[in-house]
Amino acid sequence: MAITPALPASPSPYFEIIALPKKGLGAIATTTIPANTLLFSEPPLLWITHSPELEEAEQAEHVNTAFAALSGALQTLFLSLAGGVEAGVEGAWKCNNFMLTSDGRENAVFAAASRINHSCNGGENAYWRWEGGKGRIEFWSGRRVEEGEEITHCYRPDWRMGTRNRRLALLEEYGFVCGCVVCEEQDD
Ligand SMILES: C[S@@+](CC[C@H](N)C(=O)[O-])C[C@H]1O[C@@H](n2cnc3c(N)ncnc32)[C@H](O)[C@@H]1O
Repeated sequence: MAITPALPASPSPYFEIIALPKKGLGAIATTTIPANTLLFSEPPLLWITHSPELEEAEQAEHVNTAFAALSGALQTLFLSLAGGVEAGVEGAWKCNNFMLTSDGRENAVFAAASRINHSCNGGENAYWRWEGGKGRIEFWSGRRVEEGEEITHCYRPDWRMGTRNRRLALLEEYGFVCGCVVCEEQDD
C-alpha cells in the first residue's frame, strides 16, 4: 500500500501548505491578506555561525555537527525538507539555508520558511527579515495577497537579468527550473 507523507502543518492562519504542480510543496493563501501583515515567525531549526571565508567542506562540517546535536524528531523534520530526501543533510542544507546577515557569518534553516517557494523579482508577494534580537525569522506580506494566491519570496533579489539567463542561473545555483509567474509570463 502506498503511504502518502503527511503535509506539514501551516505555521500561519493566513495560508496552508499543499502540493503544487512542478514545485513540490508551497504556501497558498487561505484568505485575503492585507499588505504589511506578519505571516509567521519562527526560530531556526539548524543555525551555524562561521567565518564568511569558510570553504564549502568546512561549512558542511559545521552543518553536520549542528545536525548531530538535534533530537531525533528534529533530524527527521530536517531531512524531510526539499533536497533532504534525495541528498541527506547536505541536500536539505543547500536547498533551504538562508544567509541571515550581510557579513555572511550566519546561516540557518527554518522548518516553515523552507516551504516558501521562489518568485523572480516583481512576482513575489512576501519578504523575510531576520530579527537577531529575538532569534527569529519573520515573513511579511509585501503587498495585498488574494485568497488562493501562492505566497512567494525572491531567493535572489539582486538578480536583474533576462528570463532565460535568470532561469539558467537558478538552475545552476539552486537546481530547479523556475516556474514562477514572472518566468511563465515572460519569454525573452
Ligand atoms: C526552499 S524549497 C521551497 C519549498 C519546496 N517546494 C518544498 O516542497 O519543500 C526550494 C525548492 O522548491 C522548489 N521551488 C521553489 N521555487 C520554485 C519555482 N519558482 N519554480 C519551481 N520550483 C521551485 C525547488 O525544487 C527548490 O529546490
